[in-house]
Amino acid sequence: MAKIAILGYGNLGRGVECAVKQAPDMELVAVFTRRDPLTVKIQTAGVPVLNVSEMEAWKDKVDVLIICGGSATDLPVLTPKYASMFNVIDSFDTHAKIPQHFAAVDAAAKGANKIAMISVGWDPGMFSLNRVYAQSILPEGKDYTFWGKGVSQGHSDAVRRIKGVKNAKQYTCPVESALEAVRSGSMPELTTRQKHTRLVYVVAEEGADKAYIENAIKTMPNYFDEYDTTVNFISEEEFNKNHSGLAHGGFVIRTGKTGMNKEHTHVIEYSLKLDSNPEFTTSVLVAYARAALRMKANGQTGCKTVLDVPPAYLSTLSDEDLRAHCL
Ligand SMILES: NC(=O)C1=CN([C@@H]2O[C@H](COP(=O)(O)OP(=O)(O)OC[C@H]3O[C@@H](n4cnc5c(N)ncnc54)[C@H](OP(=O)(O)O)[C@@H]3O)[C@@H](O)[C@H]2O)C=CC1
Ligand SMILES: N[C@@H](C[C@H]1CC(C(=O)O)=NO1)C(=O)O
Repeated sequence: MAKIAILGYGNLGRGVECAVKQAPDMELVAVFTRRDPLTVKIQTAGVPVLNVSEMEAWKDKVDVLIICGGSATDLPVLTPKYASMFNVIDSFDTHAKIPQHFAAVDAAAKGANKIAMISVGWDPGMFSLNRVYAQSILPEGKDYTFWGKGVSQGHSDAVRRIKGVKNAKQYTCPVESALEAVRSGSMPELTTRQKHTRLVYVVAEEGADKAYIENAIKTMPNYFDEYDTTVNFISEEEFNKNHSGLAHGGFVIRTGKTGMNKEHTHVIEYSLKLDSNPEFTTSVLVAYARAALRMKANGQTGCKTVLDVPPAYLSTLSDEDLRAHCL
């Protein structure tokens, strides 16, 4: 059984508990938190909850550490740090900063003869794979990524980090006219702003500067500054009543042409409809944790992404069964 540990107990941390429980070849051995462990209640009996100060003592007792912090401020620090002690995997999703995150994690993992995997989930992750498949198969074409309407955990986490924010949820909303244009096959040119709007619900701390919070959201680079964003301040009661869900989804669609005169048009579409963004994301993380261990057993170290992973490594099935049942 592969020994899995969680670092960071939020939505993703809770999701990893569920996903490991569903994995016949894995067991959860520890949950690490930066908080006081006595304040962190997990769902799995018999698994220790420990402060990060105790992690060094566990580095030879864990096969893969799944790092569940936020991308805005946690993962840039946590993943390189712990890649020097453990085989690690994270869901880092600040797309513009993935190259620099990869470089930092790669240096740490290689220095410690460990394997690391970053940006694992659905976007980046499954959507990344499908963009590469579609672009490679239909080189003459155009692809589009749409999300929602649903809760972006990355954007919600980024808002929660703003001074004066007690809680927040961000809904990503696709622009219907853009969707219609894409589905018509007309391959429209669309700016970031023309494809999605963003809707944020914030519970502010008592006495917080709401104008400061709204401006900090709307001008936030890599998250909101390229979008038309609406910010609503609501009570904690209304937030808990109307905004406790974490559903999301989206699709990658590519239209491309083939034939000597480009006479034929093809459409590739990969679609996700998610009741729980974190539970789906952590199901991806756990499958890729399995692959990371196989790649490490084959002598691979350093940082990888989903683009580097043979699909068969994700599965619990043997190569023979995969050939017999999945080809
Ligand atoms: N690639 C992809 O497709 C996806 C990526 N993601 C990424 O996952 C990241 C994490 O998302 P999510 O799990 O929703 O973030 P959360 O805000 O739920 O958790 C982030 C961290 O905050 C700390 N935390 C959680 N709850 C509390 C609390 N009540 N009080 C104080 N600290 C708390 C935890 O660390 P600690 O226990 O150490 O305090 C936790 O690891 C996102 O930022 C996003 O970038 C998410 C979905 C998809
Ligand atoms: N990384 C995203 C997963 C998808 C959702 C999304 C968005 O709504 O902007 N972008 O990518 C998340 O944190 O939920």
